[in-house]
Amino acid sequence: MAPLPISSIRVGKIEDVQELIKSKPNKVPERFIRDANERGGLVSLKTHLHQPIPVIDLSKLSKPHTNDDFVFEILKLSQACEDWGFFQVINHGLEVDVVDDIEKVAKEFFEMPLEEKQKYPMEPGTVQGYGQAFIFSEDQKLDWCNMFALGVHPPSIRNPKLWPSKPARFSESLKGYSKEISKLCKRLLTYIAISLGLKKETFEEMFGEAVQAVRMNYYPPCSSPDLVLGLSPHSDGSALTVLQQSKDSCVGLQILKDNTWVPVLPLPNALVINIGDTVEVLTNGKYKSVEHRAVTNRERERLTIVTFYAPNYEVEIEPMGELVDDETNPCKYRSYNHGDYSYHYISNKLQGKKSLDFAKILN
Ligand SMILES: COC(=O)C(/C=C/C1=C(C)CCCC1(C)C)=C/O[C@H]1C=C(C)C(=O)O1
Ligand SMILES: O=C(O)CCC(=O)C(=O)O
Ligand SMILES: [Fe+2]
Repeated sequence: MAPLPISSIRVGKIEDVQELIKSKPNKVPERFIRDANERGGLVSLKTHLHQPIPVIDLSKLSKPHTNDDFVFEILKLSQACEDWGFFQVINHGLEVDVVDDIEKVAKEFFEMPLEEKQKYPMEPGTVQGYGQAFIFSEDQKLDWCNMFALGVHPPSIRNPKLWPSKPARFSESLKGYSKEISKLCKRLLTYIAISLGLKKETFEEMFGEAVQAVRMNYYPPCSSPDLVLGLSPHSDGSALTVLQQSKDSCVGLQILKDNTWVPVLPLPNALVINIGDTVEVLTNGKYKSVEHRAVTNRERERLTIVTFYAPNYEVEIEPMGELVDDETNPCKYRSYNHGDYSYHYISNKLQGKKSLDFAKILN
């Protein structure tokens, strides 16, 4: 994936939100204030309470494929991917230490002085390092969030200058965590293949050496949460995304369902999984890459650790033959190279599901 021509991008001053609240705790600068149509929106706690986002118990999927628990959980997974594009997984098998440790080092990273974090700057037009990604103009609104993102796998996508020397355990912890998340993604993709009636190795064989990137999002409290967004609405360009919320995290993630923003209530020891654009294309739209965003809280900070898992940049993506039928379910997306899609994705601001227009076949 070629780098963007960054010299022409003027983004203006991007204030660091953690520093902002230290110096002026009650002030929200103009650049963070969203237009009325972008703010809050309809939030339906009622929808959530009556029909919460599905919870998949992975221990049931370790049982023999003929077991009723396995069959029922696969059906639940299939419904979740079709109707929500999101689900939470419990009993996922990740070691508690691995999960706790990444949260600890991520917290320590964001707590470091600004000068230390700025040793790893996210340059305009890039998505790795500390700062705000997807900002392309001086008048673009900013998210109430500090981010630190790194390409992790394959090692060729790493920028070693951006891997921090402090906290001392950061790199080791991130590598250990990413290995475990990679195993989880491979496992989830086998279940997703089974749920689609495909051979279980389908995605692993297709993806080759998968691309894996991590983004740590730190949302400080905001005195006017109704005026800002923690993270702009978007869908993920990945195949799968795994989101870990810090322990006793407040609600922050919202997903767009039937034109209503539905909050995702954090469950202890669960991970939130969402279908990315790549699986939407591969399944010809059967499994949905759903638009989501993050909101902030007046009193509480929030930290999330997000892994994007995607095919190798060399891989050609197109709807799988098994999910296309010329008569009843015509092909909705053209074929493209995933590296080209990644380039397209990071060259545009986050704007709902707009990135996928890249591949849509318009009638
Ligand atoms: C909101 O999305 C992202 O920040 C993001 C960025 C991912 C990346 C890095 C941090 C470094 C390596 C490149 C890569 C683009 C993967 C989302 O990732 C999605 C978007 C695409 C495309 C993808 O494959 O994952
Ligand atoms: O922090 C969250 O709740 C959402 C993060 C997210 O959607 C992302 O990083 O792509
Ligand atoms: Fe996301």
